Amino acid sequence: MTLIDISRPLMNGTPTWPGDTAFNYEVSWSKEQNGSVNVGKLTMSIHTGTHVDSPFHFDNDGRKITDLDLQLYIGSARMIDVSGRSSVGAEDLAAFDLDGVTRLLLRTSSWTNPDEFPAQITYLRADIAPFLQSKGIRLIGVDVPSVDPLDSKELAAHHGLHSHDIHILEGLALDHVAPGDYELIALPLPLVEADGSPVRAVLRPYTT
Ligand SMILES: N[C@@H](CC(=O)c1ccccc1NC=O)C(=O)O
Ligand SMILES: [Zn+2]
Ligand SMILES: [Zn+2]
Repeated sequence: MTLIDISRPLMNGTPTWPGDTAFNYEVSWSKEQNGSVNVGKLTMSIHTGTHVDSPFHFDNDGRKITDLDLQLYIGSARMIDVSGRSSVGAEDLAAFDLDGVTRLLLRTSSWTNPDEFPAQITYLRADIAPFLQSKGIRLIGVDVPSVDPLDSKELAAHHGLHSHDIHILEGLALDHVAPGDYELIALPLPLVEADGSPVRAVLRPYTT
């Protein structure tokens, strides 16, 4: 059984949002100290690497991560290449066949150096949300840290997607994947009260 890992590695030095909590993993209680086991300690922002947002991230009254339907994060997904654009809206997607698609992954290839937080990314325009909803899409995944421009404070794409009942998966690694149909598995952790969760995202090719 082949699995394609589309998660970004989490390690000390992993890029994070400017001003946000740095990622840190360390053995805080070692085998030498306790005579038995190494015990790790993790500090990170939830919006590091490959992660899902819950609506509470951008709406104080929004649902938390454990309120979301897990079914959204597992099942058929289509990956399409939309690279070479500064933004992606309904017009850019019109040429693609999206019939029957529930989960759509967009490869923008705009996060060019994975070792650094990007200065600029391909973002989603607000008109994408009603368009995706009209196609029956419930989850959108991107290969960048945000669906909005990095300097956006109003977060039009986040709010628009949320109000059209479309869930957000960010920070995927898609450069090594061929566009097409796969089974996506990207389950959030049961972080009660949280504004999102890191995920291990994988694609399973359909074998015929
Ligand atoms: N909306 C982005 C995160 C984001 O905007 C952000 C994450 C951490 C620290 C600051 C952030 N935005 C600040 O304006 C995301 O969903 O990952
Ligand atoms: Zn996020
Ligand atoms: Zn987000």
